[in-house]
Amino acid sequence: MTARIGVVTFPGSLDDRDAQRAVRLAGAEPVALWHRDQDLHQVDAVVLPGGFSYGDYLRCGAISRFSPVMETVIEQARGGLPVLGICNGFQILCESHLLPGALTRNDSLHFVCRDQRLRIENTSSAWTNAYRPNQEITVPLKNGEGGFVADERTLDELEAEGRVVARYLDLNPNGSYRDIAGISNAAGNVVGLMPHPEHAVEPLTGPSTEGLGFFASILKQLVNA
Ligand SMILES: NC(=O)CC[C@H](N)C(=O)O
Repeated sequence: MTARIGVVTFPGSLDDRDAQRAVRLAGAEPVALWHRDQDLHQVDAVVLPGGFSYGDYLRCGAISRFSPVMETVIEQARGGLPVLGICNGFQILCESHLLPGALTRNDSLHFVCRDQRLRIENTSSAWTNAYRPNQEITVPLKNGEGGFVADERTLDELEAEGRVVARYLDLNPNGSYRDIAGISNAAGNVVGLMPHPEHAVEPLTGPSTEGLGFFASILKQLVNA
């Protein structure tokens, strides 16, 4: 049976269509989920896409966290539902307390848009198991509030438990503590990532097809479950 992966659209979401496309290219069926709908339509996993949900008012992700769809996502993620938050989705996951820490204004105080090299450091999460350990990939990055911050104890805990999923290489684009580009929860079903793997899935548009691994991983995970 084809895996069904929900992609949530909030008012102001930008990358929902690209996320759906990446899901399809990986071999799963994308299911469009709407922010006002509490029903997840029995999807096997959920992607919270990038963008400017609710216009980034208050703080990025601060309002989306209270949307009806997130009530169900939060409850089911605590029960093991795989959830990937990309950029604005990562911000929503931190605001929801499904992931620790927060995403703050880039240290440059400018919006940053570039192709970014990363190292995938945790290949046991639901969303990264198709990568080789320490595989280096290049995917686009574009954000204004991408600086990952947390207290020292939380950072040490994330490192000790192998929950730093991806780290920036070459250049830290936003001042993230310890060059952190993505993290997972303790169970490994919830992953937040600041760069955009869904924009690196086809040779025609580049910069690589190395983002596809996140979507291939969840398929692998669901098939083996
Ligand atoms: N690409 C994105 O999802 C951007 C997220 C958010 N609006 C920011 O600027 O940080």
